[in-house]
Amino acid sequence: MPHPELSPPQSSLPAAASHFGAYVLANAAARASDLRAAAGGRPPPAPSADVPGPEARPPTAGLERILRGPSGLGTSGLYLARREEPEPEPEAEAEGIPIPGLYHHPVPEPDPLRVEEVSRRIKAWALDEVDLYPDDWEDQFDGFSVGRYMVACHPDAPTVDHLMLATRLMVAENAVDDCYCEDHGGSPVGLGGRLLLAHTALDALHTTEEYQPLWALSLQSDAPRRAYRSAMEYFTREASPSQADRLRHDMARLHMGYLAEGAWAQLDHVPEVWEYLAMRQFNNFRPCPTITDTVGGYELPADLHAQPAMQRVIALASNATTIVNDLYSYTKELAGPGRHLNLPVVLAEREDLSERDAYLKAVEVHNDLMHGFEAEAAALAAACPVPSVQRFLRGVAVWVDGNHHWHRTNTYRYSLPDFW
Ligand SMILES: CC(C)=CCC/C(C)=C(\C)COP(=O)(O)OP(=O)(O)O
Ligand SMILES: [Mg+2]
Repeated sequence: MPHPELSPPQSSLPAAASHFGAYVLANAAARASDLRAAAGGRPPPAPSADVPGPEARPPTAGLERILRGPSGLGTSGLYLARREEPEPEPEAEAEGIPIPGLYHHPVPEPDPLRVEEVSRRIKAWALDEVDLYPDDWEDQFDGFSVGRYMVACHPDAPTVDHLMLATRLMVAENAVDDCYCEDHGGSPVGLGGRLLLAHTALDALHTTEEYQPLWALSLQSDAPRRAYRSAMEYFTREASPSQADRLRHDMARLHMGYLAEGAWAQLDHVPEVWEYLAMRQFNNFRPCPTITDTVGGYELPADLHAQPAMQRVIALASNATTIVNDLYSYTKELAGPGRHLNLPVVLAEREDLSERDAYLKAVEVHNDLMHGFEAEAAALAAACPVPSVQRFLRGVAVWVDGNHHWHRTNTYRYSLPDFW
């Protein structure tokens, strides 16, 4: 509902913001001030502070700090305006080399104390709370290095508890992909039914007394569902209703992408390049960067998240992160059974290119997506001087950089082709 005292197109925001839904922005500001008034003028309660990182500050530290954004190691990639400056490759002991010619922003090694604590807690969750994997998958679980991944992607998380929200979801999402779709027993056959039932672990069934308990029991019946249910339960305790619904929507998008990929695999069909890119926009990392505000302990209001300019930024960023996966996982997927679609494979087939030329063209596609993301994000940041928008845009940008860092350094999982 629009705020009753406001009607478009009035706005108290600077004129530059007027083309970015000034009415919506003013409404969001009014609602935030209503909420503060309802809370007796007090700021929202601080999240529990366990193992705070160097950049963690209480949320009362003020608007100026929020606009300034996080500081310290690993946060320079958050600043859209500074992203043209060359940054040194980290000297740390990180393994792996970047793909030659890939446009990216190096980040330093993530905080080792946080990595250790997240890694310890996620393993305990996987083993003790959701019984995620049999003993002989332990090496693969450890080799995935999800703690390092999530600490790199969320340097502004105020506590390890916040990091755990993202880490559980990341593990659960990969469990569904591996066990339902890919190499841990997955198959396109019957995938739709499995995915829909797993989706109810995120988006609950509301039905009659007779059938409700059967559904509740089903959520315990396999590792992917146990993981989704538990990860979502933790998430909804911290997230606002609209942040939780944003995640449900993004997960529905993801599942639709899995279905298209599965259908094409079943038919041994190679889509056109643009069709592949459309599928990969859904079978995509998007649900990970879009929780950056929940993990950061603040909220991008739903109306601002829904703005077309923000949606475009999110899609471009998420598409770049996903093509990064196509490039780093290329040799792994080539070595697997059957044909695994990724952008170089589709380019080679559809544009009649050599494997090398197709790979190099995929690097260009990635770079164009990255430049598009950065240009659109910078324009939006300039047009919309709202603290939560600015911080969210920085959060997405650093997720992009952390994701690249994890792919580059995860030599347990990925290796580069010999094209240079
Ligand atoms: C974490 C999350 C939302 C994952 C969604 C889909 C997914 C697993 C990817 C985008 C990664 O792609 P892919 O399935 O190709 O993964 P690997 O190459 O096997 O690492
Ligand atoms: Mg891949």
